[in-house]
Amino acid sequence: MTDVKDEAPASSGGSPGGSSSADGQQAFRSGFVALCGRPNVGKSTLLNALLGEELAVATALPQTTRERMLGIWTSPRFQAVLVDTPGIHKPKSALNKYMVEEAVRGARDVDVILMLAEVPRVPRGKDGHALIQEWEPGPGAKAAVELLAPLGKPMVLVLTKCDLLGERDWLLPIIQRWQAIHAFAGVVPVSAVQGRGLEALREEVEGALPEGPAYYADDQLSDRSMRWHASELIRAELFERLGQELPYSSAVTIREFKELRERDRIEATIHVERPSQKGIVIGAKGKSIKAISIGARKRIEQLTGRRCELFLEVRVTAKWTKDPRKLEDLGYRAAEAAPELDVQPGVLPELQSDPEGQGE
Ligand SMILES: Nc1nc2c(ncn2[C@@H]2O[C@H](COP(=O)(O)OP(=O)(O)OP(=O)(O)O)[C@@H](O)[C@H]2O)c(=O)[nH]1
Repeated sequence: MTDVKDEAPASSGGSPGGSSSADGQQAFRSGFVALCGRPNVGKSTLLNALLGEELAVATALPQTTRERMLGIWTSPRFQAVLVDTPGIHKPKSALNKYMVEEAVRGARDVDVILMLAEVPRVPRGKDGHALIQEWEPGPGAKAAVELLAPLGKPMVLVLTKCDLLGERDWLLPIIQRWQAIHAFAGVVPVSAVQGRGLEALREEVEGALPEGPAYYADDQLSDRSMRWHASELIRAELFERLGQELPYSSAVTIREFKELRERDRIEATIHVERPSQKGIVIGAKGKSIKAISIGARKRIEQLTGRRCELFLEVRVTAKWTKDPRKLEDLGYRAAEAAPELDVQPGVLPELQSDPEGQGE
């Protein structure tokens, strides 16, 4: 079985800030940090905010993160290898089972788990009065905590989207309700879109990491190739433009990625499940595919800092989300071939049935 630490290269042999404390300076720290939680709680947006780049696909649709990715966050005092995981939900298809297994695999060998949960929409009484005392974490969020707790890692609760919180003094009762279901090692309220709470989170993460040298070079931002990021950015554009129409039945593969002297040349295929979906992606007179291509190209250029030529084709790959062999063909390791979940029996079936991830 491989885990995130096995996949990391051996130490780069030093740290940007120096790992020695012999001179009285604080020792360098390094380690692995999993970002876990229900679909759509803001894991990818937070990872991008911490790293200052669009590395993880973040969209308004739940379950856009399909595979684990390592984001490498290096500061003069520490290196935190961030493991972005798919949202934890009750899986129905082979793809969804694969995604939940990816989430748990991503968290099993880290130094600290950041358990992300959105600030709640607090119910109001007939007179419009907020019923904050009656709120408690939903069954789906509780199940996610129950799934992760047996891994025995310190868990920090990160309350996301705090810009959407009605009143600041609701925070305390919200935190108390969460602490009642699990003894979190810390609680940090953040707003990734406003950049709030990130410094407090940085301190929490740094404090949780053991002393040790960096795993990756200090200018490396992710463990994935540009080829992989390119396919993710095309998928992000596709989801953002057409998400409501074909959210879970599209995938992107790269047929060719050539780094030429002046520019990158990328040929990619968008896979859908049905001919009708192919029509949606292409759009009337090719308008939709053209807009997707322009948007995706801009995202890729933003990340690489180089010019890019992007050629997209659309192909019908019937029932790919349901067939483990086809998943593998499209780059998602088949669920059957993946290691078994190391969680207590019976936990998964108790997860809330939440179609494709909405709500708690
Ligand atoms: N208002 C507000 N919205 C946010 C914040 N962070 C994320 N969002 C929005 O929440 C939605 C989901 O964000 P993602 O980062 O894709 O969430 P995720 O947990 O990675 O989602 P999955 O990969 O689908 O599990 C997007 O529409 C984001 O723009 C925040 O701090 N404030």
